[in-house]
Amino acid sequence: MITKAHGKHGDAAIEAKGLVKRFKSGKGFVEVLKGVDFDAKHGDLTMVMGPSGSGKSTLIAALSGLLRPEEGKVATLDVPDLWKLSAGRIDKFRLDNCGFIFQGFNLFPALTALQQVETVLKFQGLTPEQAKKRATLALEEVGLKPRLHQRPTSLSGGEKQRVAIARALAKDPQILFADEPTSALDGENGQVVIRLLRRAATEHGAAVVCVTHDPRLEAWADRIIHIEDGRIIDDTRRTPDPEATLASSH
Ligand SMILES: Nc1ncnc2c1ncn2[C@@H]1O[C@H](COP(=O)(O)OP(=O)(O)OP(=O)(O)O)[C@@H](O)[C@H]1O
Repeated sequence: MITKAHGKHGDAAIEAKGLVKRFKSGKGFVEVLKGVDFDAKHGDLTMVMGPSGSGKSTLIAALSGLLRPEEGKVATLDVPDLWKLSAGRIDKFRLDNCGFIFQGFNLFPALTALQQVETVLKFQGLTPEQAKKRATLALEEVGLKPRLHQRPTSLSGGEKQRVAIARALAKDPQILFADEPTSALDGENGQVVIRLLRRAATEHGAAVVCVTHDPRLEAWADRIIHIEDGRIIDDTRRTPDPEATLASSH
């Protein structure tokens, strides 16, 4: 295994307290996170919803070690305070434990689907043979067996997003962060993507944290957190419907 054993379903994977993030604005500052407490559990698909500019992406960045908050603390997996680690240790934590899926796919234009996934695994310390085997399996799991040797220019938007998901899932991350993963996709491809995120939580025990504008995705969630103007205003637990369809779940 390249990753540690996953936490049990229901165990906390992230517990953040009092997160404050400010950005410079003119001569002053704008406070984008205003003392946010947040937690996410293994096995849960947690949706973070809210209007544009409410602080959703900033929250993900603060939780994942990408953007240092001015105040607050992030306890995650076996790390009591992520932001107390050195920059190198934070990067290593992310590499070992976190997967990321963003709207823009972030694929390397020159690499085939297989190479996109292999590269990350080799970077993590797998031998080329191990990386190839695991990357092939991950791409097969997202239905891309016939596309292993295609480059991004010859893949559709839905296929590109599936490569990005295979790349994130191949290392079996304990925490999976997704930021608007379906917004560039049509209903059918969006459904494939949300079902894969659901499976990462249910079958792999990952804590999946998904930022979205799309209320139709709520059907797959265990928990929905609403954020407005840098504050959590609602946190609701629900029973997901893994068989939901995007077209009929309005
Ligand atoms: N690097 C930065 N410098 C200055 N302001 C920033 C920076 N990053 C974000 N902001 C501001 O912080 C606020 C929150 O941004 P954030 O991207 O977290 O919102 P969001 O809820 O994810 O929005 P969207 O749904 O539109 O992606 C916005 O007003 C944004 O302009």
